[in-house]
Amino acid sequence: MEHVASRLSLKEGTGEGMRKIQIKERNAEDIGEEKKGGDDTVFTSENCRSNWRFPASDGTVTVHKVKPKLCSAKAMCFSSQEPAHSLTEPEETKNTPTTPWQAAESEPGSCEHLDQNQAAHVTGETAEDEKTNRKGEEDRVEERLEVDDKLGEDNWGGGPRRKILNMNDKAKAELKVRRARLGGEGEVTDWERRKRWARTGRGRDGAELKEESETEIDPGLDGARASGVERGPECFSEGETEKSSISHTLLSRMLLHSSASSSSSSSSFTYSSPESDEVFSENEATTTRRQRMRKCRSWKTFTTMMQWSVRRHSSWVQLAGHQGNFQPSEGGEVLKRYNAVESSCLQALMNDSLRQFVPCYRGLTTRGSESYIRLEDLLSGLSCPVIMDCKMGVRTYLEEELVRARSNPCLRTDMYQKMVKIDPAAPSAEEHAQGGVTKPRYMQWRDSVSSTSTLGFRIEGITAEDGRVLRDFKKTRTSAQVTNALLSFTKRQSHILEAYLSRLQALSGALKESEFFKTHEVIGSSLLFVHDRTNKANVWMIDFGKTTPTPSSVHLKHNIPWVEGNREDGYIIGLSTLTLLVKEALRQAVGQHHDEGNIPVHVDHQTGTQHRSQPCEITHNHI
Ligand SMILES: Nc1ncnc2c1ncn2[C@@H]1O[C@H](COP(=O)(O)OP(=O)(O)OP(=O)(O)O)[C@@H](O)[C@H]1O
Ligand SMILES: O=P(O)(O)O[C@@H]1[C@H](O)[C@H](O)[C@@H](OP(=O)(O)O)[C@H](OP(=O)(O)O)[C@H]1O
Repeated sequence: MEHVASRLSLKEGTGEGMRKIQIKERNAEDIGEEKKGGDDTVFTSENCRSNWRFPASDGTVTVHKVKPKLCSAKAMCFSSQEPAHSLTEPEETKNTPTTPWQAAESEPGSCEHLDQNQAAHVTGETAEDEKTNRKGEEDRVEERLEVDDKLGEDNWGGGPRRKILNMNDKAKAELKVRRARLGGEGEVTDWERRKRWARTGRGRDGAELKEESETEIDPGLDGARASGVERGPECFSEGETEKSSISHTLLSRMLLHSSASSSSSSSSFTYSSPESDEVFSENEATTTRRQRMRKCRSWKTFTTMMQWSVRRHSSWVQLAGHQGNFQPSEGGEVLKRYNAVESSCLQALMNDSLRQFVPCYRGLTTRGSESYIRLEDLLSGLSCPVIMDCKMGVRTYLEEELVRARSNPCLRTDMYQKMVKIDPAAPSAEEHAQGGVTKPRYMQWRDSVSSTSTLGFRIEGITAEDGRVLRDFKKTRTSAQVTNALLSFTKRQSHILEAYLSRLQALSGALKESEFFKTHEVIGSSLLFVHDRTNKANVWMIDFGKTTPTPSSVHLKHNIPWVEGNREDGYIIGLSTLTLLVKEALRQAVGQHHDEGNIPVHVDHQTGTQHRSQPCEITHNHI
């Protein structure tokens, strides 16, 4: 196989040159512009997580910062469901933390196990120091929480915990001391409040939160219900205590807000300091005001933790794709970052025979300055859904990407690093020296080490019922490996496999009828397999960001090998093989194991027919 990189004649960016280069950095949006020919650059240091390198004729290299793909189980777990036990049992009694936050809490010496003096001892403070530094500490932690809030908005769940995970012991101890101080003796700690909140409202639905909180007896929540939720946030009587008036106001606002919006988004629970200020009258004495401010800060901590809690307990999971592409929403829908190509595909699909296989498209919306596509949430209404994302087709890049890379070769250091991580021997000597590879080079290599090139699809990720996210399928290449993954994904439940099989067969029928399919090159699209503990199972077509209409002169077959120029995507090759492997998994699940443990699959790609024959691996060296 000839790699595109070698055909691209990369003249610049040698190891020597790279040391002398001037680095420019752009953000992901700029890259979109770049694709359209834009050229706004910002000069910074090379400190981005992932980037593209653009060698130029003057020896400089432009580095483009890109939005990372979700790539670790850890990152996913922050936005995914957690096992039910972690929501209902008191975590501090266990020695097995399940989240970074819990890990921080349950570490030996953690503040949950310390009184104030002990906590102060951990930080090495005297009582005098403590008094002097109190304000500074509060401000520092406050600052950190604000940063966390911002990160949370950007990353939807990943940011804050990643921050907490990275906190060193001193910082943890600081936070503990602050919490001990702000919480005050005898008060329920923020952590306990957060757990109670989790117990009382783990759903995304605001109504459910409210209803459950009414049955749960908690001094704070009950008070809020009695004084805030039922009467409205502004209805506190003069005689109410300072504590109840402050905490209940804020809490009841939160409950009302969540109830009104039924949203789990971070914005639903963002309470700024000015808002906290509203609960004070102008003529309060300064000391009382300061004390109350402190309590408000503790409430801010509480609300921040609840944001994490709500995010963590959302049933929505983004299994694959680009980080930051999705926003939570209410009403059984998800918001996907606007992409004109995808949006027009979805519109067309709503009037096509494939409609029943595509999440309902509900138009566009904006959040801040960003536009989003409103999509039916395919996990809505499912109980502990288990999902698998299979990227379809024999290639995952567009022909245009190859052409563009030839005329404007851009080196991607992030892709080089991903490549080396999977196989240190994969890059050529030149690529090692450059520390970068072109995107097509990476994509073609990626397709070839996974099952994309050979089977016409690959598994991108699988989530299990217990919330674990498995994304290590980059080298899952053979039909036997895929079958094993299917068996593990379905836990060998034959009725689930049967349901998937019949859905795939129905999809095959619908594709034959589809006008959309006849006239589009479907690249990088996935089939999302979803089942749950109540035996619901379904398969959906998602991700049309790289699905493009073909010129009227091109009539795609979708079941023949790709050669550059014919624009074939191999979608039917993938669907045929996948269907056959689900059948094989079903056969194994009901006990008829194949002697050799390998799957005898043969797909005739010219005719699209499949039959079983002597064990063989399908190979299509299209590239
Ligand atoms: N309508 C939906 N309902 C529920 N979950 C969805 C929906 N659409 C996408 N997802 C989740 O988000 C993940 C990524 O979706 P998608 O492939 O559309 O994102 P992407 O960022 O465009 O991906 P890529 O980077 O591969 O182009 C899926 O694997 C799935 O877990
Ligand atoms: O799965 P991996 O190994 O992480 O590789 C990514 C995957 O191939 C995506 O399909 C691709 O996005 P597109 O399909 O949108 O091109 C992304 O390119 P990107 O980093 O340029 O977004 C790659 O990094």
